[in-house]
Amino acid sequence: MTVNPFVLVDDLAKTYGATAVFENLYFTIGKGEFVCLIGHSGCGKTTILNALAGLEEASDGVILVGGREISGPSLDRAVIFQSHALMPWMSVLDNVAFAVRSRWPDWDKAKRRAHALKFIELVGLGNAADKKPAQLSGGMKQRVGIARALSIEPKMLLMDEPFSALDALTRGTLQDEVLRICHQTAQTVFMITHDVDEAILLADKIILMTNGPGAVIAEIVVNTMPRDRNRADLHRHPHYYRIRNHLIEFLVDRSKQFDRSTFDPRKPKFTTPGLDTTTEEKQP
Ligand SMILES: Nc1ncnc2c1ncn2[C@@H]1O[C@H](COP(=O)(O)OP(=O)(O)OP(=O)(O)O)[C@@H](O)[C@H]1O
Repeated sequence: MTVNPFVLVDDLAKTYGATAVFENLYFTIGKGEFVCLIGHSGCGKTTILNALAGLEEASDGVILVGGREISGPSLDRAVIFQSHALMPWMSVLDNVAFAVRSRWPDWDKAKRRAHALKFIELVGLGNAADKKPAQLSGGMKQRVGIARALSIEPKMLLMDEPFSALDALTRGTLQDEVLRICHQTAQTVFMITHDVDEAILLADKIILMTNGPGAVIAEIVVNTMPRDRNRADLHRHPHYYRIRNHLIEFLVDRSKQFDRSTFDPRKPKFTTPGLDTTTEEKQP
């Protein structure tokens, strides 16, 4: 567990009637840490993200962010969804400036727009600031969503499969940008993904959920790849295939056949498959 974690999830559970979607979740996120959550469909990933965002109440447990219990949505926690939810009648600049106004209502228009433009440029959309969402590609819209989320300078960024609707090329470019921006700004991030390569590229820690109902955290994989990663030569690092194989084996086998007899949810099992040289021979 992280010492003095920024986010502390303690015994979180969600039930519908008699059925627990997930239960006994304990995990932490340190300040500036990038955490990915992986698990099969229906194990409750979006529900967990919504609980962290304050958009949904858990049935049990508490979530502390910065030492305070979450009691609803907050501008301190920005969410980026799969779909962009931009206001179609507003330009890129106005969409972002609108969010800036909600954060700093006292700022005058010029200050709001200058601040918004800084983040639009950060995601490489400086030339499209005056365009309307209908004039943008899917990747560009998602960039606006990222600029909007970052522009309010949240203490934490929550992302629910933000790149899953994009083509592979655009997804790769945006992953690189998110990696660069999050490192530059030491952003604390919680992200759901189905893509193991995306998780290895971006995450410091990867939380693995077993299948629902009654999903639990099976283990937390520590990403031992150096932090200055880049997509092009990720696979050349000796830890890469060890981590990748470990994650895929989990999704294929271990997520279904999880042994709860020795399982202590209060002490999540941390693993470092990147350092495990016995998996070497499994490299393709
Ligand atoms: N209102 C509801 N009543 C009953 N069950 C619900 C309700 N809302 C969600 N669920 C169930 O909760 C479970 C978790 O849903 P959630 O969307 O969090 O899963 P997920 O892991 O994010 O799935 P996916 O990867 O498909 O997005 C699902 O099995 C879903 O059927």
